[in-house]
Amino acid sequence: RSCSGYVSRTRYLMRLREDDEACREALRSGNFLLYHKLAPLLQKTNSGVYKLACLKASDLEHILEKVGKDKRFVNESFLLGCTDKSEPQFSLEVGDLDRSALEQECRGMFVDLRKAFFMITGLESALVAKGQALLRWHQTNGFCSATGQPTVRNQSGSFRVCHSSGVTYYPKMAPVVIVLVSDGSRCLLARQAMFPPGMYSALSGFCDMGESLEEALHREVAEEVGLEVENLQYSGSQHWPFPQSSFMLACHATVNPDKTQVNIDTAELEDARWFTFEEITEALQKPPRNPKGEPPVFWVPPPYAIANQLIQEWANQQQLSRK
Ligand SMILES: NC(=O)C1=CN([C@@H]2O[C@H](COP(=O)(O)OP(=O)(O)OC[C@H]3O[C@@H](n4cnc5c(N)ncnc54)[C@H](O)[C@@H]3O)[C@@H](O)[C@H]2O)C=CC1
Ligand SMILES: [Mg+2]
Repeated sequence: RSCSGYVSRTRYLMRLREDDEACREALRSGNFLLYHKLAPLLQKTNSGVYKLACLKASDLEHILEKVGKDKRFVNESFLLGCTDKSEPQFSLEVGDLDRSALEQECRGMFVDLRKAFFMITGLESALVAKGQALLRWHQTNGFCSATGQPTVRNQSGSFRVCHSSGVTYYPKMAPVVIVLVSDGSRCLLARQAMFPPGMYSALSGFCDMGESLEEALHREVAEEVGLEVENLQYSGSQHWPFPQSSFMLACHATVNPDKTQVNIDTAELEDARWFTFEEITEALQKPPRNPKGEPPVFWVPPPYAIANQLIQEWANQQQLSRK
């Protein structure tokens, strides 16, 4: 991406976040992601695959008119970002409108976000997750926690303010550490009882108040599997919309190969075990799937989850060291 293009888009978005009038103006040239009770709208393309629906302002107004809603309803959208061509992108919750009438007008369908993730591309999944997260935050922060009075949003939705207490609330994420532990030749994966059958993932946990990334990571591994890790290596981060907004901080870590005996916290985990390079490569080659009703063979989270990135990186590293 060209640097100046990126900087000018960033400055443009900054202005839209801060200037209510400019943001209202931008709604007119915006692209809109629709959600019905937080389920995003997908549309089937000519080639038969689903994509995230991005409606133009004029199309959205037309659709609202068809289902009997005033076009000023568009002002309830929240600013998400902008495309490479500086078209602003917004999310809008249409849960009060008739679902099937909307689906018909938009020639699409509202799909639960977890299911939608299996149907769309990686780039779209980050945007659709952000859109849902922002809607959810606004839906659950309508009142000031100090005074109980209603909070009022700015036009872009980058904050809400209580005029009675003067407190400004900003959208929140909860920091979560996720770590792939290796003993040099195997890696440790675990599953919670609520995971889909057969899926194992890297160890994860919410950061406690006041903790560093490193402290949270050491603590979570000790709590969940009774091991002491070393050689922490940062891999990357990701916003994760489930169950609410988590900010996933992903790392690699190692344990001493003589101290690999796991001692599972059964309240948290159903199982945790060491997987060989061969088992991992096989699991990575399986296509990402929505495994409802399928038999519980071992599989790993799909590419849109940062757990998959960690596992992939570990496998690549192993491959190199085996040559
Ligand atoms: N994107 C990815 O690749 C992955 C994402 N995750 C996400 O990481 C998150 C945390 O993982 P867990 O191992 O379940 O966490 P965890 O090991 O901290 O256990 C969850 C428990 O922590 C407590 N808790 C503390 N602070 C909390 C907060 N702010 N919100 C909710 N619960 C809180 C609750 O009692 C909850 O039952 C989950 O939301 C999960 O969806 C987990 C694995 C992979
Ligand atoms: Mg955990």
